[in-house]
Amino acid sequence: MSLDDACVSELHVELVVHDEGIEVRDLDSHNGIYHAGSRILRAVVPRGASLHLGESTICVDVVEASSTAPRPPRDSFHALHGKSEVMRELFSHLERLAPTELSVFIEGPTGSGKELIARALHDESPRAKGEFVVLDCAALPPALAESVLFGHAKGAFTGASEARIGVFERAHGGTVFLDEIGDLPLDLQPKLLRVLEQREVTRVGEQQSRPVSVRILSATWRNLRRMVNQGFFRGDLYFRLAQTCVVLPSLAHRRDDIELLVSEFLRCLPPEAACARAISGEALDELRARDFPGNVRELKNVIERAAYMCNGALIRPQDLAFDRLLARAPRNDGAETEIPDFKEAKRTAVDDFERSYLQRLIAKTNGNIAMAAGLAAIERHHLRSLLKRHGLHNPK
Ligand SMILES: Nc1ncnc2c1ncn2[C@@H]1O[C@H](COP(=O)(O)OP(=O)(O)OP(=O)(O)O)[C@@H](O)[C@H]1O
Repeated sequence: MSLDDACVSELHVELVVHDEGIEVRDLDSHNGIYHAGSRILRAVVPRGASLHLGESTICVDVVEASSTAPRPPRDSFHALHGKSEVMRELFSHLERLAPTELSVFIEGPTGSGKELIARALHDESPRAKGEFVVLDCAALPPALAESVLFGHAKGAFTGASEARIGVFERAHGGTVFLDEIGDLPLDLQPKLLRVLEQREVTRVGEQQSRPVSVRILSATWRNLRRMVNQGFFRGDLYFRLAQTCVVLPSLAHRRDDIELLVSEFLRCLPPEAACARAISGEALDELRARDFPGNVRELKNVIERAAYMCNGALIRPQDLAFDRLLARAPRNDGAETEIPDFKEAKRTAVDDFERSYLQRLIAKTNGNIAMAAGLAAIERHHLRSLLKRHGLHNPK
């Protein structure tokens, strides 16, 4: 606290709170401290006491620590928004978790915000100045997986013309987010466990290990506990990764978030873009009735598409049906039909085709990606990214 009083020294008094009252210490001030008519150098005064310093009088008291008062619920945590009870609880949980070093395992269906949580935990942690490195374990090329994780020495294998660091060394001082951890090959699991326990990595082709300081966050849409029971995932690694768990429900289980999410998505559209900035109550009702298998990602796509494609500044229910426009029977009642922009209409038709093809493919193969990729004659990683784009990569 500073006083605008020429008779008060630069560092005049020190106050320390005790159970019995407030201890007042004179810091060798020029004009001294007076209480109840007497000069004091060091004394304990009761709460609410008046002190005279120079020409000023101050009242010293203790404000109860605000941490004891319940905090108002928050509707956001970094880029995450939500006002449903479950999300508000999650946000205050994340607030407590962020500054710790605990490994956090994030469970939730596709598009529900797992990566956003990981990024927010990193940004709110003391490691925020370090790197946030994302590793998609489902996209690891089998032959190079170990080198991607731990790095390799020059000449460690054919094609290793240069030494390379892996994700752990890259994230030294920061955070590694292991996405789709359920897809980590079994043979790599003990090696990962060793890194997490010993906090050091050994590059492929080297003997000596290097210390690394990283916080580990991981996520999957799979049921990892079931995978542990079935022997597809090591129990010891699971417990090391899941020092604490965060569970994200699907959007269908937190419909109270939809309105807030929609207004956030509209608010974040580029300011110079000519598009809708608001949504009608009826359109919102229609959204609240939908299932959204692709969760928040799907809602975001729907809103962005409707905002750009609708005529006017307000999204109405008919604008949400745009993706079904081409599939409708042609109207013959003479009413004027709107002709969408050719490129956009073509993209929508391709989207519709892809989605229905993938749905049939996944139903036919019972969600088996390898079999589905074989049947469709496309690469597995391509199929995975198509499924992800359509919010279908969690078919069970
Ligand atoms: N609570 C939220 N608030 C705002 N945007 C969100 C929220 N949850 C998700 N999103 C948005 O939805 C999209 C998908 O989020 P994210 O990538 O974090 O999901 P995910 O669960 O990691 O998906 P996947 O399992 O498919 O990798 C992103 O565009 C993200 O910004």
